[in-house]
Amino acid sequence: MSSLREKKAWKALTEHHPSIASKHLRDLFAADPDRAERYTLEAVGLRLDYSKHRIDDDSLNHLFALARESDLEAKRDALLSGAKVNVTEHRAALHTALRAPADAHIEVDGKNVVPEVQATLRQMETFAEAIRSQQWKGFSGKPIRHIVNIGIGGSDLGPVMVCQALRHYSDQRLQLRFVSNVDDTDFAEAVRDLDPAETLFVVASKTFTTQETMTNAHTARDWLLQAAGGKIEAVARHFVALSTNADAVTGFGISTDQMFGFWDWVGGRYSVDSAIGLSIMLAIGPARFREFLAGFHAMDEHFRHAPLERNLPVIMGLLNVWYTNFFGTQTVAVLPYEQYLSRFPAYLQQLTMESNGKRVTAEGVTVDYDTGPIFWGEPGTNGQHSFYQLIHQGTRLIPCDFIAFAESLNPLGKHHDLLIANVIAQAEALAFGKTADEVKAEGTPAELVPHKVFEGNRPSSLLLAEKLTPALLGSLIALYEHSVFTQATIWGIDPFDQWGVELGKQLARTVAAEFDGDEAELKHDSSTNAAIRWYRQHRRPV
Ligand SMILES: O=P(O)(O)OC[C@H]1O[C@](O)(CO)[C@@H](O)[C@@H]1O
Repeated sequence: MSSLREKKAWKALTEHHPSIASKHLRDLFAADPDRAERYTLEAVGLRLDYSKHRIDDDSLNHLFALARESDLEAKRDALLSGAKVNVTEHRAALHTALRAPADAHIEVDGKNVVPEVQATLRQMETFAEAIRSQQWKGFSGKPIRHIVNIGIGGSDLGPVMVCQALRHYSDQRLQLRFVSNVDDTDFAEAVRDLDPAETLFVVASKTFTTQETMTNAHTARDWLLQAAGGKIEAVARHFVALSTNADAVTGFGISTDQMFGFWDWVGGRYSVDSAIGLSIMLAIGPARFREFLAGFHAMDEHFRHAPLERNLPVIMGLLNVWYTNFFGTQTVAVLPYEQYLSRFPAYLQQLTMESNGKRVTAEGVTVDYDTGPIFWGEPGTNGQHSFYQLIHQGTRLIPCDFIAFAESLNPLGKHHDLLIANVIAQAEALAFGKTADEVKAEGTPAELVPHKVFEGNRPSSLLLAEKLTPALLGSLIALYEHSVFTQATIWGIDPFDQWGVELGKQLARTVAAEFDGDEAELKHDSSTNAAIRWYRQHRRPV
C-alpha cells in the first residue's frame, strides 16, 4: 500500500466519506443557515463560494490535515524559494520569480535571478514600444500591423488565451494571429490575408527544437523572403525569438539581439508571464503587462502567507483531491461566464493535465490511487445548450468551476444581467435539483415525471470578481497553478515534468522518415505498417 493511503488523514477521510456521500446538499444547507457565509472566501479580488460542495467541517478538517501530513507548507516554501522541486529534471520551478517585484531576491544555484528577469522585461518593453509606436519598420519601410506568434503547447496556449481574454485592453491597430499546428492549413489560413511587409513573426519555443514550431518558422521565413525578393536582411526586421536556446536561435538566422530569453526553471505551461508573453505585451502594452504580472504576484503572496484554511488555491486543490480520490470523479468542468475567457479551459487543460497526468510518484513508484482529473469546458451560456444535460441528469458526477464577473466590458442592455442570472441559476439547479414531488406538483403526466426529476447534489465552485482586468487574469491563472501544485503534493507526483509526451514525438520522427523508405524497413506492428503503406500510396509527392 502506498504511503498516501497509509496517512492518518487519508484513513480518516476514507472513514468519513460514506457519511457525507449519503447526504444531499439540500440537507447540508437546511442544517446550517450560515453555510454559504462560512464556506465563502475572498482574497486578491476573487470571491470563492465553495458551499455547494459535498463537504462539511469534518471533511475540510481531514483535508487540511492531509495537506499538513503531506508537508504542503514546507513544499510550497521550497517551490517559492527556488529549490529543485522538479526532481526528474533536477530543476527549480520558479515561475513565481517571473512576477516577483524588482527588489525581490530569489536564488537558483546561489544566484539571484530577479535582476535577469527584470532586464528581460525591460528588453521586451523597449521592443514592444517600438512596434506599438510604429517606429519599427518592416523591410519596405511600412510599420508592423500583424503579429503572428508561432509556438505550440505552453508557447502558444498562454499567449492565445491571454490575448483573447484581454482583447478589450489591446491596441486594436495590431492584429494578432497564432500558428501552432504543423497542419499546413494552420499556417496558410493565418497568413492568407496578411501583407508580409507589415508582418512580425514571434517564434516562441523554449527549446527551439520543437518539430511543429520549427517547421512553421521555416515556412514563415520562406513566405517572407519570397515577398522580400530573397533579401536575407529582411529576416531581422520580421522575426524575433522567445527561447532559452541561443545557439538554435542563431542557427535559425535570428540574432540574439532579437531574442528574448528565459531559463530552464520556467516550465512551458508556466511560461505565459516570461518572454513567452511578448505577444501579450505587444497587444496590451508594457504597463498593462506589469499589471498582469502584479496580479500573479498577489496570488503568489496569498498562497505563501494565508493559512491553509483560508487559502484559495489550497482549498480548490484539496476539493479536487476529495472528488478524485473519494467520490471517484474523473473530470472537472471549467465554465467561464465571460466570453473573453473562451480559451481559458483549453489553457487549463495543458496546465492541469500535463502537470498532474502522472502514474508514478516523484520517486518512481506506481501509485495506487487516481491522480489528475480531466479538465474541460466551454464558456457559458453556450455549454448550457450542449453538454449541461449530462451534468444535470447523467450518471456521472462532475464538479464544476463557474467563473463570472460583476461588470461586462461591453455592456449592452440586459445581456449581462441575463448572463449572470444563468450562472447563478445553474449552480443552484445542480446543487438542489428538483424532486419528483415538485415535478408532480407542476401537473406533469406520471410517465414524464422520472425524466423531469433533477437529482441535484452536483457540486460546484462559484468564483466571482468585479471585472476582468489584466491583474485579475494574472491572479486567476496563479490560482489554478497553485491548486495544481497542491494536488500534486498530496499525490506525491512531480507536476513539472512531462515525459509522457516523448514517445509520440520519437515515433513520429521514425514514421516520417519511413514515408520515403523501403518496404523492407517497415518493422512496426501490422496495423502501423498498413497505415504507413496506405499513406505512401495516397500522399501527394512533396
Ligand atoms: O516551447 P517548446 O520547447 O517549443 O515546447 C512546447 C511544448 O512542448 C512540450 O514540451 C510538450 O508537448 C510542452 O511542455 C511545451 O509547452
